[in-house]
Amino acid sequence: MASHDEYDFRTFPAAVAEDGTPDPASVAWLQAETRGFHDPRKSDTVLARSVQRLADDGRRLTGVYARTAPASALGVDVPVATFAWFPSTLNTGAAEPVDVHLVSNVTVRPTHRRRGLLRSMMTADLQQAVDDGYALAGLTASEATIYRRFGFGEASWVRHVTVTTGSWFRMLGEPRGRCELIEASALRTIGPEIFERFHAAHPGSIDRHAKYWDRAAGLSDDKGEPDDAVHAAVHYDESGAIDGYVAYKFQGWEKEPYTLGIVDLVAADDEAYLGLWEFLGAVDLIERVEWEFAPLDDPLPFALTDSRLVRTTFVEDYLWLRVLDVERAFAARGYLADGELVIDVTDLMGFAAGVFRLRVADGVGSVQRDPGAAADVSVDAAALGSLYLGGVDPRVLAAAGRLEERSAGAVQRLRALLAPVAPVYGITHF
Ligand SMILES: CC(=O)SCCNC(=O)CCNC(=O)[C@H](O)C(C)(C)COP(=O)(O)OP(=O)(O)OC[C@H]1O[C@@H](n2cnc3c(N)ncnc32)[C@H](O)[C@@H]1OP(=O)(O)O
Repeated sequence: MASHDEYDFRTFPAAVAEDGTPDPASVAWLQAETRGFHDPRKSDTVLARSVQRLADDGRRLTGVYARTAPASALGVDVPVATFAWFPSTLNTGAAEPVDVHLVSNVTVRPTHRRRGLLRSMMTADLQQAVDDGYALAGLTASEATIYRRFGFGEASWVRHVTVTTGSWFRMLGEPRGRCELIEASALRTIGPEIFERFHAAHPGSIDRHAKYWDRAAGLSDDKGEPDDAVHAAVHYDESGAIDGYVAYKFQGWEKEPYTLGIVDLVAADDEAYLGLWEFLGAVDLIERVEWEFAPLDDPLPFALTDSRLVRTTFVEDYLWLRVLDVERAFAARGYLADGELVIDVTDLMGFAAGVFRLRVADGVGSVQRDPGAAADVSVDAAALGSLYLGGVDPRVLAAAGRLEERSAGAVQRLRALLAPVAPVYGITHF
């Protein structure tokens, strides 16, 4: 790693003054982050709104500042690297969601890349997460090649789907309840309550942060501008209570087949999910619906007379997890089966390294360090992150050479022990 004498590392909270003026350091940081992801420059209004959202999330921003800058180059007040973390919760299949340290907004300026700036920021940040008492860290990744070296493993996936609708679209049964159109702006108040029920039902779900409700409500698109094209419908259960919503956009008469793109779909339960699809399948003039956040274990094809109407165009890794404290993380997880197993974890960063005995009795997990024990399986920290939620079959990791079976039958036993209490699925990108 190159020397970092030429840089200052500063961490500070995203902040907005009482009169609504965004903190200049937060603005400069956000401009650098925007450039890092090749996005267009933001207007002053959008910058102010975006900093407000970072502050609402409680994001702590790290900027790396070059001590000198040559004439005409970006000034020393604009960071050459950005990094943020914020607190959230993760459904682990236990009765209560678990606190998780989320990493986001990671960029390094092309002229300062591959000097170890990301490594320095990540090392300091994960140590801080441990010091703050987090057992788990998570992120969503721009590239699958970056984060395994820091002990993060792919833990859940989503599917990009296209669904043929119109006269072809028929369900085998009739979902209960009904749908109605609403003004999309109402989702700002309706959305969070429905999401809370989704979050409680799905292992792998990350709680949602500030930007989501503005986006579903059409108040702010990816660039932070109002989006008048967003429309919305809700699903009512048989008692008349709202238990799901979909926000969607027509993609224009130029695109054939005529298509609705789902901006956000959140269902509190399976009836609401199928009810919303029944609505989407019957929108006149529309022949196709596209969605980039469908579950891997999707009931929709099984609910249709023609399951082939649902086509998967891409399977995308969604949540990457990093176990920081093996004992606490695995004690805070939900289990379906009792059993016992010894896991040897190697971790170049040290946080999760050791030999651990995992015991599940009456559905409750407990973990102790057991350095003298013979391990049943061995994994590295990234593979442990992949195994944690139960969304990855240990047999698949073993076949890939990422998990070593040290005692006969241990992989099957691990599979039974870590089976998730429900399909692993999340719909929060961050
Ligand atoms: C959670 C998120 O925010 S995901 C978004 C990540 N950001 C982006 O994709 C924006 C564009 N990319 C970038 O800004 C930068 O290239 C970054 C942030 C990915 C990497 O920053 P750098 O400072 O160059 O990384 P750094 O020099 O610390 O490299 C650390 C290690 O990661 C490796 N690495 C860094 N970037 C990549 C990459 N894109 N693909 C594969 N390996 C990578 C390095 O080779 C190095 O490996 P080693 O230490 O094991 O030998």
